[in-house]
Amino acid sequence: MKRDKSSLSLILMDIDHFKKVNDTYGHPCGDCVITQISETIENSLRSEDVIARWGGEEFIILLPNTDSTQVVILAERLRLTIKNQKFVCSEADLKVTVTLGLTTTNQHALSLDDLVEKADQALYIGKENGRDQYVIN
Ligand SMILES: Nc1nc2c(ncn2[C@@H]2O[C@H](COP(=O)(O)OP(=O)(O)OP(=O)(O)O)[C@@H](O)[C@H]2O)c(=O)[nH]1
Repeated sequence: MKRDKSSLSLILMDIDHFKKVNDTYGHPCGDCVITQISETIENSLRSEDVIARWGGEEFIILLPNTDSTQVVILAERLRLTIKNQKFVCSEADLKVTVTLGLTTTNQHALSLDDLVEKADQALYIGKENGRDQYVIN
């Protein structure tokens, strides 16, 4: 995909109902899911993209040179890949979904704090609207 050099996008991704995974299968199983999701994200993105754990079961993904059209394509691809993934852990094989909050700035007009706040608002709306979706703000 050709990248738009003037844009920067950010995704906050949160695993849905993750407390239930821990409560049902135990914390080590939750850790196993988090590790596999990290690998899925890394395999889905480019080397210039920055991925980090954000809080407990959230991930932050910073996408340089990525506009709103492109971030939506990436987010939907991530959502579907994770939704279709079977997480094989020693306690059980399980499925999870994720909700993603997206935001984009042109010419780096917004600070990182502003971008995180906007993505967090989008994530909150996605959770309120039933999870397993992306929302762009
Ligand atoms: N196994 C494991 N669990 C974690 C880690 N960090 C946070 N958690 C758990 O993640 C869960 C987050 O729960 P909540 O914030 O209630 O959210 P949720 O159950 O995912 O529900 P929604 O986000 O509303 O869909 C808690 O049970 C935390 O203990 C971690 O590193 N490993």
